[in-house]
Amino acid sequence: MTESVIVKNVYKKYKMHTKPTEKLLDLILPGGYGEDFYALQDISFTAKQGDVVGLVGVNGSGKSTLSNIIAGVIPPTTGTVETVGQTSIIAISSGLNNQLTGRENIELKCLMLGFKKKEIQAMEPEIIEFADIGKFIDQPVKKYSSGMKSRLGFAISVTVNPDILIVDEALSVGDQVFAQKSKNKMFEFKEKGKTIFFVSHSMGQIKEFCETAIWLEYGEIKQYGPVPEVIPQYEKFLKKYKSMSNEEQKKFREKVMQKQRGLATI
Ligand SMILES: Nc1ncnc2c1ncn2[C@@H]1O[C@H](COP(=O)(O)OP(=O)(O)OP(=O)(O)O)[C@@H](O)[C@H]1O
Repeated sequence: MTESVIVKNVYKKYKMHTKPTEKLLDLILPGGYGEDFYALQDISFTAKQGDVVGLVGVNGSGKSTLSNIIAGVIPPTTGTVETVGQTSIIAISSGLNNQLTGRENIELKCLMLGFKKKEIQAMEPEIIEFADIGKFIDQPVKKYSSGMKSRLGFAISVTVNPDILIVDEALSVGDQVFAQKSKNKMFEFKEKGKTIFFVSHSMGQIKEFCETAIWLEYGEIKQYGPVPEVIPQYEKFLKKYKSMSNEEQKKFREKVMQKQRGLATI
């Protein structure tokens, strides 16, 4: 099958500010203050057309950062992301403008994806019906609950019929009815052979949807392979991680983060 997404040696560097003054000074002289910190380190993998890839990892391991980089919402610090023969990548719950209304966001997002005004007018009712947020569609997104944002993001994403879909925790917010509707849509996409990246903390959902999984551990790929190989290992780790005291979890995180600060060679 054709390669769909090729990620090569991707690093994402952020500044970690430990003092409020550092943050302020860094705004004046960007990059000059604070400690370098790697949210992603040397990420390389290939996904083929039709792959449904689960992204797993504990909080702060880099799942959203990687999703946003694949989606082109944020650039990598170094490294490349190539998408082969595809037209659009959508990441749910990213890219909504808080100042604009839901309806304006639909128009803006579709325009940015290259749709013509007439095409957008034709898609708009379907998006609004799927989102099902009533009169809120004409309210600024800043007034939305996280569930409403997710509904609108999901509705836009699936209606524009992308070749690559990135679903970041969309099923964890919102009610049962919407979650079921979203699930059905994702299965429909899967059946059509689209490439899907699915971020979730629910191993049940990962096992239900995905064939392959990427386990991120504080910015690095710990394991990438078939779900029946990766997820049991990750669950074993999670059990151990959850049984740690807060102090032990902190030490574990610090150990990995020391590596993130120190070992990157870019
Ligand atoms: N804009 C930013 N500036 C600085 N640090 C950031 C930024 N965005 C993310 N980070 C840091 O990068 C790391 C990875 O964050 P990310 O949101 O990708 O993790 P995640 O695996 O999606 O976490 P969660 O499961 O909690 O959603 C975290 O330590 C986070 O604090």
